[in-house]
Amino acid sequence: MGRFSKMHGLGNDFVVIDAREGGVEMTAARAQAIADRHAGIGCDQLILIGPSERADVSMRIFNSDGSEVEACGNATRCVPLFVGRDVLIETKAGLLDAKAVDGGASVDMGAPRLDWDAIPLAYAMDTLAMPVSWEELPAPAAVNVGNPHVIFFCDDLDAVDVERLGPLIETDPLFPARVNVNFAQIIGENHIRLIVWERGAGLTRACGTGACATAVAAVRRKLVSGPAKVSLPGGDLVIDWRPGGHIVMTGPATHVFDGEADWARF
Ligand SMILES: N[C@@H](CCC[C@H](N)C(=O)O)C(=O)O
Repeated sequence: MGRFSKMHGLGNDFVVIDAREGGVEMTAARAQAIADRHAGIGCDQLILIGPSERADVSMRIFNSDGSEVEACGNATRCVPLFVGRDVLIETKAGLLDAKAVDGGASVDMGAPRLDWDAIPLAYAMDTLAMPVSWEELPAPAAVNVGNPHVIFFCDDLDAVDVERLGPLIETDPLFPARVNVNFAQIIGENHIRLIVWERGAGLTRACGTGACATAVAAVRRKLVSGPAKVSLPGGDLVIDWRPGGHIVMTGPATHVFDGEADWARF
């Protein structure tokens, strides 16, 4: 039997497994089975906390479709709560410094990557005003914050058919690694409303890296000027980024319950 914790960041939910002293061997099929909301435990992402030679712990991230990915902002905020202290975390996206704050955590998410081949895109183009679009959507921006994001700044988010356009754009050949699709609207001074269709997980209540990527694109387009409040269906994050600097993400992290499972059954 193996122990796990159910946690979430703004309703983006995780099964977190402590693999610091060995434990479960994770495969795409096993991650998908555990994440299944009907036949498994259920989560948007499966998180494996392991040992690290470069940091306090390592973190591996699996989407609910079983794909292993580089970054997850909401899960990163859960790690100090899971480990019981501030931590330096080794991820595929680099080393992330996560500090507990009242009710959550503040994380240095590193510097965004903005070159077309770092997103990655299939061919060279300006990532701030991409000369492409889908149906009625405006020309998007692209930002890599460890994982790939495309961001559409819309006049009226309620008029966007997120569940139809999200998967269409996620799997467009323009994005060779697929992409997380962010639909944003500026709703006040330094205030962004955001809905995210996540690569490999679909519509979630919040996406931390999506909030980071969207705030970066908004600063680059001069739509915000300073720390931005990003309001997602599950709640709010504060994202602070200045050109040339690191992204700092601050927001809640919640521990829901602990459980035990026989990983061999998955
Ligand atoms: N929910 C996450 C992002 C998880 C990974 C993403 N779906 C991807 O495939 O890159 C977050 O809070 O950032």
